[in-house]
Amino acid sequence: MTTSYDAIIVGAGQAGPSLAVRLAGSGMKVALVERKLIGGTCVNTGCTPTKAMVASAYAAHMARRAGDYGVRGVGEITVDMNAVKARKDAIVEASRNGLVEWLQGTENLTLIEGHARFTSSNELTVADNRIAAQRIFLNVGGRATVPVYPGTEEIGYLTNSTILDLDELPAHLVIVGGGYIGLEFAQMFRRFGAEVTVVERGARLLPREDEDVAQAIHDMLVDEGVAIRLNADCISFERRGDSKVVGVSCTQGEPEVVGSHVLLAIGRTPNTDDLGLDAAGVECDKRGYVTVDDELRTSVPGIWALGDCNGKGAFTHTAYNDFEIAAENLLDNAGRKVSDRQTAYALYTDPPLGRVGISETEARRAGHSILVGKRPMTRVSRAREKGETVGLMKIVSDAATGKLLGAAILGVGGDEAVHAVLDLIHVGATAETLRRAVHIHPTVAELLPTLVAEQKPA
Ligand SMILES: Cc1cc2nc3c(=O)[nH]c(=O)nc-3n(C[C@H](O)[C@H](O)[C@H](O)COP(=O)(O)OP(=O)(O)OC[C@H]3O[C@@H](n4cnc5c(N)ncnc54)[C@H](O)[C@@H]3O)c2cc1C
Ligand SMILES: NC(=O)c1ccc[n+]([C@@H]2O[C@H](COP(=O)([O-])OP(=O)(O)OC[C@H]3O[C@@H](n4cnc5c(N)ncnc54)[C@H](O)[C@@H]3O)[C@@H](O)[C@H]2O)c1
Repeated sequence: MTTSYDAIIVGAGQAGPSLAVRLAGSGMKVALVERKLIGGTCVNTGCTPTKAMVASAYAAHMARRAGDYGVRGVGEITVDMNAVKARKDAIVEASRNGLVEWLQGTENLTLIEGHARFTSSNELTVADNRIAAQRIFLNVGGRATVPVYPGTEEIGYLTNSTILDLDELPAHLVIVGGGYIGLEFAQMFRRFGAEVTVVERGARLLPREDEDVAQAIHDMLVDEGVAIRLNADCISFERRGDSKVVGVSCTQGEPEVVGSHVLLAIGRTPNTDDLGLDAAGVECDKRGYVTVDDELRTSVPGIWALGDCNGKGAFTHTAYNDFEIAAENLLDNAGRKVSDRQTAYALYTDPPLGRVGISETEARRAGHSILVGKRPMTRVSRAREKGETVGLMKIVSDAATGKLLGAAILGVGGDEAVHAVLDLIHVGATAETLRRAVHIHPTVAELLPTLVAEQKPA
């Protein structure tokens, strides 16, 4: 027997739950299918646990630096991984439970546990149940990419999910991949007390960032004792006694990196390979991302794809924005589009990197003649007062139109301060508008008007 709904949502990640509640609130009979944990990656194995652990690592770091602030009596700092894990687990559990309660308390909404698979363009199976709807929303997210290199399965690798279960400190954590996931874990585990080596195939970290920004992050990690191997393409794994060996193809340095644990952080794979998309006729690109238009409609009328699985964003805020676009266009005929979204994200190292709009390199590549304002955090009084002067801040604007194009704030509070520029870019404002704003002293954001006043052709 098939149960019919007005709408089915597959995946309770960062778009699904809000969409389910909104549609149910409009009077639709809604099914939300989740095969694992409500809240998806962000709540269970992504943002929430990692930022909780980043906070523990920050506390350890600042405790070690207590003397710099005149605080005495702090002995040797060690980190109790059991306690770090317990704190992180409690935060994750509270978030997930809050979500579950919200969903369970929503009228017209049925939560279905299990893996959903299409049998046709309007029908899915979940275990032995058949469910059907004229509107189906995919919010299936992604998972850590696991390579097929020799030895991968033998070494007992970690991913962003399984590393969260560790309740003991790795002696030497080798991280394959120097992207967002790799770098957040690298600094965090170094601060917990582990030896850490990052193996990155690229010539530098974070190729999407400007070279000065990526270099500053590189230097900051090296200063804290993280070893970074660049131009080192991981090609194999081997278990040797208690050690794990990462074989690298490189022209400089050792062809092997030996550690006690290996974390794979080489990117994400969308969860679209086991969804029966062929049976529905839904098209994907060659990397498995569901193809969608500017309003998140797939190639099949009545099926939408939201969040990481559509390849248009890779963040919680972009997944949530996808919910708004889909819901408001369907219910309010709002005409919202993905292309109206500004690029914005943060890398949660300490200090964090807050990024909005386009980088200096991207602006130049796009043919803009640009003005750039830049200063090291050593020249930001709030950073000096806090004793946290690592990093730099930079604003890029278009010399011809005066419009703000982008900003990077690698510095204390950079993830928050960058929103001042994000909101102005969102409304198409000029650097002059920002220059005339009066910001609060002493803050990091206070320097943003000064930065644009100091902009020079670059
Ligand atoms: C370590 C890490 C740290 C991160 N930190 C940040 C951060 O600080 N800030 C940020 O913005 N982003 C961060 N991200 C990215 C963020 O987690 C994702 O962009 C976000 O979770 C995407 O949400 P989503 O709804 O698209 O998918 P997901 O959150 O992945 O949810 C998809 C859900 O669908 C379910 N599902 C999949 N297939 C099926 C099926 N066939 N049937 C039923 N259910 C199914 C899955 O079980 C999952 O629960 C991080 C990611 C990682 C891995
Ligand atoms: N702060 C945040 O918002 C945050 C934090 C973590 C993750 N995320 C999301 O998760 C996504 C995935 O993150 P990620 O770090 O896994 O992927 P990524 O694509 O950002 O980085 C992967 C890195 O691995 C390297 N690499 C790939 N294969 C390799 C090999 N064989 N040997 C050595 N290096 C190799 C790549 O050159 C690249 O630098 C990000 O795009 C981001 O959207 C966001």
